[in-house]
Amino acid sequence: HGLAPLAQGEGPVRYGNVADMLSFINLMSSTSTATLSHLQEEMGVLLRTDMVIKEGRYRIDSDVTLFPWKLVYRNPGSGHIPKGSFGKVHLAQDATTHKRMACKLIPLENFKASDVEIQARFRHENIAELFGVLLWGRTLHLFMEAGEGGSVLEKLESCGPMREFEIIWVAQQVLRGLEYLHGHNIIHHDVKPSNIVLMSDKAVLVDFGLTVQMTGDVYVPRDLRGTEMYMSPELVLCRGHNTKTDVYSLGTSIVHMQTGSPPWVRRYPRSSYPSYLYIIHKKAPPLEDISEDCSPAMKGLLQRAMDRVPSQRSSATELLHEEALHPSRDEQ
Ligand SMILES: Nc1nnc(-c2c[nH]c3ncc(-c4c[nH]c5ccccc45)cc23)o1
Repeated sequence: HGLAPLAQGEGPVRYGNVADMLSFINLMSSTSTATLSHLQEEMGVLLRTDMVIKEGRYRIDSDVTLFPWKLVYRNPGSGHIPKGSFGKVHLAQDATTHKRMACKLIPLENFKASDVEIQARFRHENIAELFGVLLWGRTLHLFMEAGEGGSVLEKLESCGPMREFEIIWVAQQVLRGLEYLHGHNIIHHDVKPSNIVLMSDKAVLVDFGLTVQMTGDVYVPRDLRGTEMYMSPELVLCRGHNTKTDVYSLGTSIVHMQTGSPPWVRRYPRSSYPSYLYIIHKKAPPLEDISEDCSPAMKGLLQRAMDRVPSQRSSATELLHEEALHPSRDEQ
């Protein structure tokens, strides 16, 4: 079935580099599910030796254990499994090294190589690192860096609006990740609180299922990508957009972090507005949803991050130099 190369050498699961992982990923997305479902054993490529392969195997429940994510804030019983754009995310732990990871399960029929290609090829401390890809049966398992502090959305739902110094800390990290992606003409397309996850020392962007790398300086979408509330007016118009759309989505995410609600929903209740696309098109930016206690510096940052005109909107690099993100000691 053309799978021979993977069966050679040290077995169907092996250590490799990003190029090996990418060729495995392309093999997966170009081989029929029928062919692959006859495979008896798991197969794949791991990038790190703290995921311990034994006799060419990396078995669920003996070499690695998956847990429904134990929530940081909610009672463990809720068993809440964060859902990505294309799959469920579990907590995973290597049985030998006890290394803890996130593991996203993607059914093979939903899998496209582009889901992980960008995350594999472009690495940055504020982007969830990809540790390995394994096929078990008909499900692809993506092992990644885990944000054990949960997502910013989960923190907001459990602890309410964030204070400005917490928002500054998250915004700086996300903007560094966006500056890196945008520097490679990559649009994330789904920047929002549930796609920002927290570790003890940093915040990282997750879920690259909607990510694209632009070939020119504008990307004309075939379909609407992202989550409505955080969408920029130019994205909604579907006449072409660029990396600035992510900057706008970060702006709306900051509004959500400071008020506890996404923009628009308090003024236009979801019960009466099944879709916000028209509101965004007519009324963006949602400056009235900025919190009353927002500092003047942060308010200025939000105005420049959510400028209606993409060419006038600040870039991630420009926002990183905003005064709001460098409060003097006494302001804190
Ligand atoms: N869609 C997606 N694609 N990749 C990821 C991902 C990579 N590392 C992670 N670490 C934590 C979480 C996570 C999200 N919401 C949560 C709520 C509670 C606890 C943890 C989380 C998600 C990830 O997520």
